[in-house]
Amino acid sequence: MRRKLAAGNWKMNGLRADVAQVEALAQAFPDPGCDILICPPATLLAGFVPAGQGVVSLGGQDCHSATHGAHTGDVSAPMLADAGADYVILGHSERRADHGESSELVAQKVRAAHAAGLIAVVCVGETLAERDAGTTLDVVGAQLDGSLPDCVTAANTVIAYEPVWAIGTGRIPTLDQIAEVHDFLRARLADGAFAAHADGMRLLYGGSVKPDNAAEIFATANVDGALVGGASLKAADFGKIILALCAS
Ligand SMILES: O=C(CO)COP(=O)(O)O
Repeated sequence: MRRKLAAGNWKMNGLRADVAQVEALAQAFPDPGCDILICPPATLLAGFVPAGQGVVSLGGQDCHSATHGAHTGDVSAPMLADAGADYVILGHSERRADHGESSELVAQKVRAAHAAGLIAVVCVGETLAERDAGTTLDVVGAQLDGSLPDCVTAANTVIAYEPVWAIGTGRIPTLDQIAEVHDFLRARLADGAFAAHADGMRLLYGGSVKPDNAAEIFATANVDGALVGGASLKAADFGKIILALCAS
């Protein structure tokens, strides 16, 4: 049985005062039936950990593949762990696009995350041009294969399917399209080097998940939770998504 995960990616949003959102979530869900994760900017991690009260886990949004060294502006996986993070998002499409991250680099980062004891949330997803060209499964399959090093297990890795064209746009794939990709990802895992972990690996959907569409997305086969951007910034909205997930 896969434990469901509601993950919030705050991206480059949030200040210390927003700890109130984490406190509100922890108070609203003292004994949640699913895992709750907030990934704020790295500057906020250490301050948010106590507010999570052990029920809201914290995660980073990226890490370097090295443990330390001359990499100005970067944050390492051991640093995230030291700040109290349990997870780190890797290979988000905004990193792949804005920072030119290849799947090969993402795989190195996943390895670094695992070495630091972090759970990696590895993102894959096609652009609109790729979907229109009919290459969605080729694209996400190649990203999946290339982004997972051999240390991946169901316990230390979560996969997030995030169609680039659904992120921040209010546009979501049909439920059939979500199911097609999630079924494909699980089958791809089952076929390859991670066969022993395919059944236990959590697959999240991300891209314009909101309180009013969460329930139907969570009812879709092979969807084990969500990676939520904009709607995770306010506890009131994210709480409704968590409720929908716990009820699914
Ligand atoms: O990119 C996302 C989460 O990582 C999704 O963002 P939105 O929920 O704002 O579309």
